[in-house]
Amino acid sequence: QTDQTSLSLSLSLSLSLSLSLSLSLSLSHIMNPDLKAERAGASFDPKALTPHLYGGQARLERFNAVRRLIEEDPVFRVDDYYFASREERYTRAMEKTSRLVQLVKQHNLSEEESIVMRLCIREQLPLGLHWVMFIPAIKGQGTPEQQKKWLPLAQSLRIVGTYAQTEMGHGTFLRGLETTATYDPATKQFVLHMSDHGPHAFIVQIRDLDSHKPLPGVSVGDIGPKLGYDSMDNGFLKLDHVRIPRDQMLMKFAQDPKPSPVWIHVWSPERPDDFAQVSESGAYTRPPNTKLSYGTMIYVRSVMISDAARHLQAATTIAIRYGVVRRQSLLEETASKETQVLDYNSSQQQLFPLLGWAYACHFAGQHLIKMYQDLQASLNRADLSMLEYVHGTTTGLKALVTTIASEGLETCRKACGGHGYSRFSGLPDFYQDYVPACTYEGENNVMKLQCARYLVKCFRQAAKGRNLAPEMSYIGQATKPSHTSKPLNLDGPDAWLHWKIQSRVLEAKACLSLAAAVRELDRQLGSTSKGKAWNNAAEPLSAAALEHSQVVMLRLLEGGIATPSIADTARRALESLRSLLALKLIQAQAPALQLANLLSAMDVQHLSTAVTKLLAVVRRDAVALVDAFDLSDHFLNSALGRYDGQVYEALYAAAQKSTLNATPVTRAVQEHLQPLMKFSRAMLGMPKL
Ligand SMILES: CCCCCCCCCCCCCCCCCC(=O)SCCNC(=O)CCNC(=O)[C@H](O)C(C)(C)COP(=O)(O)OP(=O)(O)OC[C@H]1O[C@@H](n2cnc3c(N)ncnc32)[C@H](O)[C@@H]1OP(=O)(O)O
Ligand SMILES: Cc1cc2nc3c(=O)[nH]c(=O)nc-3n(C[C@H](O)[C@H](O)[C@H](O)COP(=O)(O)OP(=O)(O)OC[C@H]3O[C@@H](n4cnc5c(N)ncnc54)[C@H](O)[C@@H]3O)c2cc1C
Repeated sequence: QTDQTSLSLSLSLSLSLSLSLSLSLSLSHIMNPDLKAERAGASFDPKALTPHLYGGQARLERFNAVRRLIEEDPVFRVDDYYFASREERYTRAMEKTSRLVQLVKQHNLSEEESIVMRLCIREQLPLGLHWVMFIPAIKGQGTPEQQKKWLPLAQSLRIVGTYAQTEMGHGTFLRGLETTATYDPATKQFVLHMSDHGPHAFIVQIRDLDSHKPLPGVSVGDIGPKLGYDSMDNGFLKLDHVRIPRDQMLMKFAQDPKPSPVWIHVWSPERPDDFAQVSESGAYTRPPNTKLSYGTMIYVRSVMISDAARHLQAATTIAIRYGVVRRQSLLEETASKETQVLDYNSSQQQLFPLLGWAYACHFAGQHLIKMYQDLQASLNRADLSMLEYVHGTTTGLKALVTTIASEGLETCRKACGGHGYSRFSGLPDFYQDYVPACTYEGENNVMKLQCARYLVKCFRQAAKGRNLAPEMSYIGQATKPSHTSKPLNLDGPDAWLHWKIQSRVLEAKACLSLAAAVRELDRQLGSTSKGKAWNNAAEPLSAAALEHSQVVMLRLLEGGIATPSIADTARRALESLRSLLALKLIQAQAPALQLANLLSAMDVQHLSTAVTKLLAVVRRDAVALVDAFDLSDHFLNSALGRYDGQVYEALYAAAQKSTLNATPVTRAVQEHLQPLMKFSRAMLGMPKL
């Protein structure tokens, strides 16, 4: 009660705003003066950078057209978002999904445009997994015959699918899965209930096509409330001797050197005589690599880098815009105005590297989607040579960026002070819906160790003098003795601004970590089993994986910035951001780098000066750099991150919609507090106020 009173007293309320129904109401005609000044003072025009981020002007215009379809349609309104119960959120999300599909058909949108549409909706859609995993699994794992049968059904939503791999007892350890598929040659069916040939993918019908009721032998339902993901009905599934036809085992990658007429044919243009895994008589043949059935997970890990970008872009947009609108305390007692919170060094140290990561994830996300497409193309040629590299890279990047993004969302929330804790800031919801990304699609500790396995292999190959993939060749340094290294001895802070210096030091540090991890692993291997040695060396191995992944991400950021189509002014702003991110990473490792004689004390001093200078440079363009993401108020659904900066009015207007404000005295007070107070007064007398 007290808090509500003080809130209403401290606000100067504009009447038009108090009628607002949505946090995304456009009020650009009354732009906050601080935000206006920031935009006027930037060194580049964000409108010149935005098309580059969206793949060119034409694609940006298509994106905007598709976005308008969503934002102008009442089904996608967001005014009820923060007040809905879980069931309402789920129901609304299903309504949005259905409308989305109608709009795609009505406007004859391409697959790319329908993905764009999904990205514009501020909600996790219950059919998300159908598009992100079920359809990609059929494409990636199904034979041409299977694709021909299932893809049209799935793409037209005559069937909807999920990806039910994790069990109650096993998520990480796929070889430990207990669900089994036993082939019955008499009926030519699999009985899903037992096989010891490792994980394989099957299409299993679980509900009746008309009634949507579970089929016999199937128990299925919602797992109940979670930390977030309220709009999703993540489910449990139990299969009791469920029978499916033999050709519902996805068999694209299966081969048999000795074909026989009863084997299911597997297509491959170069190797047309390759044949599949389970014959009609029940004989089993291994695929050329047992991990090929994990391909859908590689795909999702790749698109998750773009998803991290989207979340970091949203969070930094909110925190940076709010950081210039919010004024708090006096930096100097004589100042005429309170300080913008973004001028505090501690705010900049936290937020600007995250802005750098938002751009890094953006460029890396584009690269990884292309990398996955290249992998698919090579697998279709029966060429497995890319598999190990892509698995090693995606596992490391998945672990690194989902950690940065989820911790970053929380950092942005804290950077917004008390109002950041309000759900109207948008940040708590972005956080709770994003944070499971650290767990799903491979728990991050496990993913770091998978990446480390690949790095150790690369290290051992380099030590034997073998050539590595060009992207990995820098690891050769790790095998050289470190006592010969000399410090950089840079001649001033500005020398730190060169990408070549930054990448050299980041790579050197990653090599130091990898060499240390291999030393520890080898020491352990000398006295214990392989499994225990890897377990005991987990910490240095994980550190090596993260530092390698940082190198990869920074390279991809640099590659994205170096594209000729970016205007010079914007490129310079992005280069400063990249330098700041790289130097902050190096600064965090400075003691180890000095110890290894890679940096002198003077290098470290210059580094600190360079960081301070860069904070000021990035500060000038911070708003322009987030404006360039061009995230709409509708998508952000944030009182603090609005384009017009009218944050207090939006917060107040949103608070009015709280159901606790529907009556001047709440039901809880009437039913419980008032009788209690009445009783106290009856016992002790009416207070004199
Ligand atoms: C463009 C579109 C844009 C759309 C945008 C929309 C935005 C999208 C946002 C994304 C939302 C996504 C929602 C997803 C929801 C969650 C879904 C799930 O969690 S689903 C559930 C997800 N569940 C998980 O992710 C489970 C995680 N667990 C696993 O992946 C595995 O069990 C394991 C990897 C940990 C071990 O596996 P195990 O069988 O025990 O293997 P061993 O240890 O014995 O290693 C043997 C060797 O194999 C190697 N190798 C391994 N994998 C691969 C691979 N893929 N390949 C190649 N190699 C691989 C390994 O390195 C080793 O090599 P070596 O050293 O011997 O040479
Ligand atoms: C929101 C959400 C949605 C999901 N959606 C799906 C879905 O659609 N389909 C699906 O199949 N699954 C789904 N999952 C499940 C998800 O993929 C698993 O939770 C994930 O793979 C982790 O497995 P686990 O839960 O068994 O964790 P565990 O493996 O039990 O992990 C517990 C702890 O043990 C550690 N650990 C385990 N193994 C190792 C190891 N080898 N080395 C070191 N540490 C280890 C982990 O680091 C972790 O700290 C979803 C999960 C969430 C949270």
